[in-house]
Amino acid sequence: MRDYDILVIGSGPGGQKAAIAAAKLGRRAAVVDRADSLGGVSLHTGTIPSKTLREAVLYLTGINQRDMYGQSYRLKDDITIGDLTSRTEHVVGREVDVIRSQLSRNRVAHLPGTGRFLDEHTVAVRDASGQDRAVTADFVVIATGTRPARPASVEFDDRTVLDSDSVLRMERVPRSMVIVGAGVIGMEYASMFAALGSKVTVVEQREGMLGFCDAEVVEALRYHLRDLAVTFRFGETVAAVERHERGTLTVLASGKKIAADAVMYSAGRQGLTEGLDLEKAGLSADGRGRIAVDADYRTAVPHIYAVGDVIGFPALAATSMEQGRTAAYHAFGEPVHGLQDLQPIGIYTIPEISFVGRTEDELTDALVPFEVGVSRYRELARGQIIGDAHGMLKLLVSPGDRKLLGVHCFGTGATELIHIGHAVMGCGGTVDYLVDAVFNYPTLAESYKVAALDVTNKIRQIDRLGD
Ligand SMILES: Cc1cc2nc3c(=O)[nH]c(=O)nc-3n(C[C@H](O)[C@H](O)[C@H](O)COP(=O)(O)OP(=O)(O)OC[C@H]3O[C@@H](n4cnc5c(N)ncnc54)[C@H](O)[C@@H]3O)c2cc1C
Ligand SMILES: NC(=O)c1ccc[n+]([C@@H]2O[C@H](COP(=O)([O-])OP(=O)(O)OC[C@H]3O[C@@H](n4cnc5c(N)ncnc54)[C@H](O)[C@@H]3O)[C@@H](O)[C@H]2O)c1
Repeated sequence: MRDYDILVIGSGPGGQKAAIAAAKLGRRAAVVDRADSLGGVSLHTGTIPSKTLREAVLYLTGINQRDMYGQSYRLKDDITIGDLTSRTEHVVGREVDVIRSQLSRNRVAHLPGTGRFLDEHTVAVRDASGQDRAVTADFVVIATGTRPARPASVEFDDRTVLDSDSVLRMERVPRSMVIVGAGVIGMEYASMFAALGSKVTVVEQREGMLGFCDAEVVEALRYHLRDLAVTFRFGETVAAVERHERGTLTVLASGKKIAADAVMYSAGRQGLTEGLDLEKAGLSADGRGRIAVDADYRTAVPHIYAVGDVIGFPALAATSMEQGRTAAYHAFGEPVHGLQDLQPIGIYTIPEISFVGRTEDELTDALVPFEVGVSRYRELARGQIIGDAHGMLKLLVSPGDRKLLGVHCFGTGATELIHIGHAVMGCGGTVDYLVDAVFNYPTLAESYKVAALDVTNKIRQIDRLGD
């Protein structure tokens, strides 16, 4: 008999849920990770610290109150790194406790250390003192995640030339900052530093940012960030980053030079597979360290699964958790529905963005007719009360069967609000449900009713002309 029914390598969202799902099925489960990494990238350098930092920034800068109290409103004038990180440390500490307790009450063993394969059923766990212990299991789940990709040409000192890990250990709020890469990480940090008053320049090799989002929403975000003095350099690449005594100089391939206190790279991530000795289990990874899996998260070796960021897109904590649960259920023959096609996206820029379903551009390219209904927060009583004049919700509706094709939200609470549309879409509901439903008043959720009335008014008008 092997030591465990299932052994999970990595304790991020994917690994945790795989282990707990197996334990709930009565299986003997263990998770391997370094003691100081319990909770994964998500808890220590990714989702949780960045979202906590954002909350601290919103509170201390008072940026969301300025429409109400004037542009100079601030809760604290000289915001220090200590003001920001104390909140992060508090939340991370509490969350580590929660995870530890969830694992132990479900009788999931935590094996502290790093794992590597000895063969396809055996993993060597090396503890902090360098001691190896061989552990065997019927099933293995690889959930080792990613680390920030660092171009070899750039010398990172983690003080002035940073990535999204070391940015959390900065010594002071920079007066100016260059952000390389306008992906989700880059734009979330650009928003935070701009709100803190840093002069931010974003350099992105593509011609725009967040191309998978609604174009109108991205335009609105760009407008807001420009208002906070963010400069965008799209279609540009970084040729070199120089470190000088009094700051950094980012040299672009076009010849431009940008002086700043600090530079942060957020230009993609690399799968953490190099230390796993995958070949001993008959596996391999691609050039970006990612492992290929089938629809059930099985690798080329059927009893070894891989979940989370290490398998690539969509690389979210939200989806990693579901992949972990699904993989464990599949391993032990528990019926599982698989991940739904309808996945929400939440981007914690300032203001935040969230959507579910398709964009106007995608529908147009696919020749799918749609009508648009919009609600603006400034026309909602709740929008006026909280002082959010720019927020909006947009519904894309099929004029034929009146089903929702996409929901796009920008502004306060977008990442929460989206789940109303998500639920309606997931249950196959039509826009008429939103027209007929009574919403609490005054709420931002009322925006669904306003947008639903807007779109149904337009559809009626078209139908009447057609008649
Ligand atoms: C700055 C930032 C912000 C983000 N914000 C969001 C967000 O708002 N919402 C969202 O849904 N997602 C967000 N993400 C993405 C999210 O953090 C990841 O999708 C998620 O952490 C991936 O989970 P995972 O299960 O793959 O494991 P990870 O969280 O990547 O953790 C992997 C763990 O495996 C361990 N490990 C690696 N190798 C070994 C080994 N050989 N032996 C033992 N252990 C090993 C590591 O120590 C680590 O603890 C963000 C990411 C970043 C970087
Ligand atoms: N709210 C969220 O859900 C959330 C938040 C943060 C991160 N994440 C996830 O983390 C993952 C990684 O995010 P990311 O932003 O690092 O990666 P990314 O790959 O999404 O974006 C990197 C960006 O950098 C650009 N780039 C790459 N090299 C460049 C160069 N040399 N010069 C200029 N631009 C360059 C790319 O064109 C791209 O737009 C993503 O999968 C993301 O979904 C999710």
